[in-house]
Amino acid sequence: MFSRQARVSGFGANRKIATTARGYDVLRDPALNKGTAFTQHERDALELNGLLPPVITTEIALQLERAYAAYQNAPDDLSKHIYMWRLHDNNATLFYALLQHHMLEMLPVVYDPVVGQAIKNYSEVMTRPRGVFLSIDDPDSVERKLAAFGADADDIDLLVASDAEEILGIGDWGSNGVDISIGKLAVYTAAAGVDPHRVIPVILDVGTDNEKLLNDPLYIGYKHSRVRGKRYDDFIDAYVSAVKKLFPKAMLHWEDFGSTNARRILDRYRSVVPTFNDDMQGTGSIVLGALLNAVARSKTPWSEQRVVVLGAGTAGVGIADQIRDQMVRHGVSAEEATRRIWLVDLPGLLTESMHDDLLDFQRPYARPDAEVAGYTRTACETLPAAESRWPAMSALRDKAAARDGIIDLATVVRNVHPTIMIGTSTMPHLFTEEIVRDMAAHTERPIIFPLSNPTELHEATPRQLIEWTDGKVFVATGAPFDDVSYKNVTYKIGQANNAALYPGLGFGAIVVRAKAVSDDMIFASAQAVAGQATDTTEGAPLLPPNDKLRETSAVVAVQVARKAIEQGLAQVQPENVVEAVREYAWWPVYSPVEAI
Ligand SMILES: O=C([O-])CC(=O)C(=O)O
Ligand SMILES: [Mg+2]
Repeated sequence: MFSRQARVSGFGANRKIATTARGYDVLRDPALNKGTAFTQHERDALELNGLLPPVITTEIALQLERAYAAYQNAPDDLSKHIYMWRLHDNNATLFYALLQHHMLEMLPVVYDPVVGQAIKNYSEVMTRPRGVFLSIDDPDSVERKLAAFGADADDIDLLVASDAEEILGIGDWGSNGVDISIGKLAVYTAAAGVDPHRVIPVILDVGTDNEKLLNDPLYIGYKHSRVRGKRYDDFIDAYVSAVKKLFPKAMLHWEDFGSTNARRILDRYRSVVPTFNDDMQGTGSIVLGALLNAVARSKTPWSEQRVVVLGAGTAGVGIADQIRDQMVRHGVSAEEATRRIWLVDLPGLLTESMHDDLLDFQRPYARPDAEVAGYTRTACETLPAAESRWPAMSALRDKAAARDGIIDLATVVRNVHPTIMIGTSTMPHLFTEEIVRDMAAHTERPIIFPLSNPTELHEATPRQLIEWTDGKVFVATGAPFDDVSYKNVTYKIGQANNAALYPGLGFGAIVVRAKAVSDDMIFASAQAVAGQATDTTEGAPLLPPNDKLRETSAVVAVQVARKAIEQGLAQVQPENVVEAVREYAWWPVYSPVEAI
């Protein structure tokens, strides 16, 4: 976002900035600042002489070299993360140029997994506030606070909002979660070319149930337990209404909401505004993209796949829904497709006897009790309250613990013989050697995706899965993992992180000003991303590598935009969609700055 003293015109190579700011006001605006790259003419006009060292480096390459050296000097990942965001505070163009040049190395530092550490240590990390902080204790101010951002109706393409109840797999982090909205937006820019000056990160602070934060004098958020029910819904409503009024062209992205709210919010607004939930739909779609390739390579048709999903929350059920829809596309009835998916969470296999305690979106997958009557039940302990990431699921587990135990993952795998196993449990090591070997004994090419984030939460590592299945597994992960060498094959691990999908999905929708983000647009994004990883040699990744994110996202954006046009959802209908996507994309290059 530019200060109110600047005006931007044109796109790409024709982009120009005009400003009434002079001297330090220019250098202090990260959207305007070019450091030593200001030309002599600009220095004269903007009154910068004397405020910059005399050397003029119109080539960004030298600045990149300097910045990269400083990055490398930072002693650890969190320091590198902080360095990057300080750079962003100083010169946003250089920040994005550096990120783009070192995407594979820096994406995990700017975004997942290190963003998780930053959120946990927010009081150390916070440099200057970015984005808009909305709080439920002051609901009447929502519109005023969004307006304070200083943008006009046409200035904003996209808002990413989080209420931070389920940040990655690390739970409730209250207002510290603003960094996830910021990080997701940085990926939109680096991966797809969304203009970073046309977006707003938002934190919807509805309180937190994180005791540590509530007791921390340095916590920056609203010190109150999470507000739920009507007050919560009214607050979300106030947010959506204010965005519609102030920024009528903007798309709304929802990130890291709790399972009880995520789906309700999406269902409520999907036909009213262009919007999607990244953890349900973005994750569901990138996983489907990887599965399209894995299933094709496994040679077992979709109609014969049996799927176990560990973790029945927003992401897990979002993935299950997309797998069900894919089976239906392959001629399986919706009912039968649903029967081919088993959900396992803290109370073990979800069964119909749990009906009243399940969330509405979990219920269709609950297994009939007659079907599981012969399954062994395993004694389990009541969870310590501190581990209760999800009270409803924990309560069900406690009930089972008090009775005859749970039907655990090992038992499900032993009885069901899954061909696909997905982990969104947020608990590490749950795909044990015993379970994986048992699965591999009954299917030629097991497909196993441990997806829990950040890295340390993965249900198993790719190396373990490859060793335990003697190289037969098709694997994709949530966080980045190094290649694995095993018996003369190098396995490249596709990262089924929504970062490979949502930037293109959102950008495609923005370019054609889609009125809504339809299921077909989302499926088009999964197909597009799968189509970018067509190498079928042994060990080839199921998804395109992250150093190709910009190309992949462009293809995704084009396919999503085309689908929106085809479905009559596009409010702008460019004749040449490829050209339109290319033209609207922002690149980190300096634009001329004119003094007015
Ligand atoms: O941000 C990521 O890396 C993936 C994601 O949405 C999550 O784990 O919630
Ligand atoms: Mg997320």
